[in-house]
Amino acid sequence: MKKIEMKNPVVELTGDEMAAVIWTMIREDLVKPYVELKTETYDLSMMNRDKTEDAVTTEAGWAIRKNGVGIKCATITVNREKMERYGLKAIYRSPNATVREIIDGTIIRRPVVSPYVKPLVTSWVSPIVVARHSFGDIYKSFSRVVPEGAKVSLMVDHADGHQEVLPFEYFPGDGVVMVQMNLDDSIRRFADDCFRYALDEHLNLIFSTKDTVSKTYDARFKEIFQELYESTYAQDFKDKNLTYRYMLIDAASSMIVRSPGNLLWACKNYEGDVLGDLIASGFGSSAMMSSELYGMDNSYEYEASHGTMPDLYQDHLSGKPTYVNPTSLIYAWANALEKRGNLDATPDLVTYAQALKSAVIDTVDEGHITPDLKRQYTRETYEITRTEDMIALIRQHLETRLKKAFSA
Ligand SMILES: NC(=O)C1=CN([C@@H]2O[C@H](COP(=O)(O)OP(=O)(O)OC[C@H]3O[C@@H](n4cnc5c(N)ncnc54)[C@H](OP(=O)(O)O)[C@@H]3O)[C@@H](O)[C@H]2O)C=CC1
Ligand SMILES: O=C(O)CCC(=O)C(=O)O
Ligand SMILES: [Mn+2]
Repeated sequence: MKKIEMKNPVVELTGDEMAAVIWTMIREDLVKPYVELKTETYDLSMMNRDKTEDAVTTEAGWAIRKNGVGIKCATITVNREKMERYGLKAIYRSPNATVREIIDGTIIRRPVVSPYVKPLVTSWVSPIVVARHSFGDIYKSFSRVVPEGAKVSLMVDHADGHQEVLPFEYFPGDGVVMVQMNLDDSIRRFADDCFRYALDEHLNLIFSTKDTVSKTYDARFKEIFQELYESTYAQDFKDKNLTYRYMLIDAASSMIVRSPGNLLWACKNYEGDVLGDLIASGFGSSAMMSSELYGMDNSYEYEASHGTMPDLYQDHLSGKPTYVNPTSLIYAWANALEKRGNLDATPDLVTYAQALKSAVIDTVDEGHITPDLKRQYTRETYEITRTEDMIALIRQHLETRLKKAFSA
């Protein structure tokens, strides 16, 4: 088969540990044999972030925003322990926070379903998709340790020159303080993305925070969602027989576990991170979820919803067999190439990307699975399959699908 041409590159952000190993396998074994792959690559491995004092992360974020389509491998987020162990120059910011702040927008985390993978939560018969705001909150925060006896205030320096000092708290003992932020425009774009996605995908929408406790911060999100709903989307929801509801996040969590699904659950940045993983596992595995970021200036970033899998990486380094479910990482590649194909009007690339996603499901459906799916897998016979064998089997299914698609 002649390789599929790409008109424009995708921006590729490489990463760390086991995710980086699988990333390379996908690129070399599942993409390059079939696609004349064009990428603009940024090395976001922890050591290169350190070497460039994190400049590479900012460059990569802007490259995605300019080019339009990016794919990101999972990366280690540095903490104090990592900094000390690897002798890094700083405790760098989360690279995801940096890239997402540049792109802004909404992360859609959607379970990848197979008819043979039964959700752990038995009531879930239709999808539950998590929409996560990709800007701000604790990802754009400032915190510091406060010693006993200190008083903390927040000073606002207004544009007209006047200053406001807002007394916050006296510390009767040693402690810690954090300030976080968000922007109305970003919240409004997030709300707008959520309403449009729910309408396009025919899902009921729930937005959840805790405005009863966070009476200004979370309440701001609630108000912006409500204003936009009433001014722009209420009639569309009615016409499509869909609902929008604000719910306190604890009540929403409890309701969603008992619901049949068919929901878009919109959450702030941190809650969306946590609850996205919960929903992924409830449907099958943290690896059975796609993650798409709809950003500013029509830019899109695709990634896995899970991290770098350090435990599995240790197995890999010590020569033990590994059992990585590659679904989320493959979906990142496939969704990015599909988007590139749609933007560039290259339908063959779209066909290839869709075949790649189907090939993953074909492999699971025929009984080749990784241990994360074992408990929920419903076929009587199945084979626990190593990482390399999963990739090889997916490749066989991909070839079958491509032959069919391109000989027709
Ligand atoms: N987008 C990104 O760049 C992200 C980066 N991170 C970073 O990744 C690093 C590791 O984070 P950690 O909390 O361990 O989270 P991980 O998602 O990397 O791994 C947690 C556990 O989930 C299971 N798991 C995750 N993915 C798979 C898969 N594809 N196949 C099979 N099992 C899987 C494994 O469980 P088991 O051990 O039981 O097999 C694994 O140990 C940290 O540095 C963190 O900051 C984390 C999240 C996102
Ligand atoms: O940015 C990070 O450190 C983690 C990101 C993450 O967990 C996610 O995107 O799901
Ligand atoms: Mn996460």
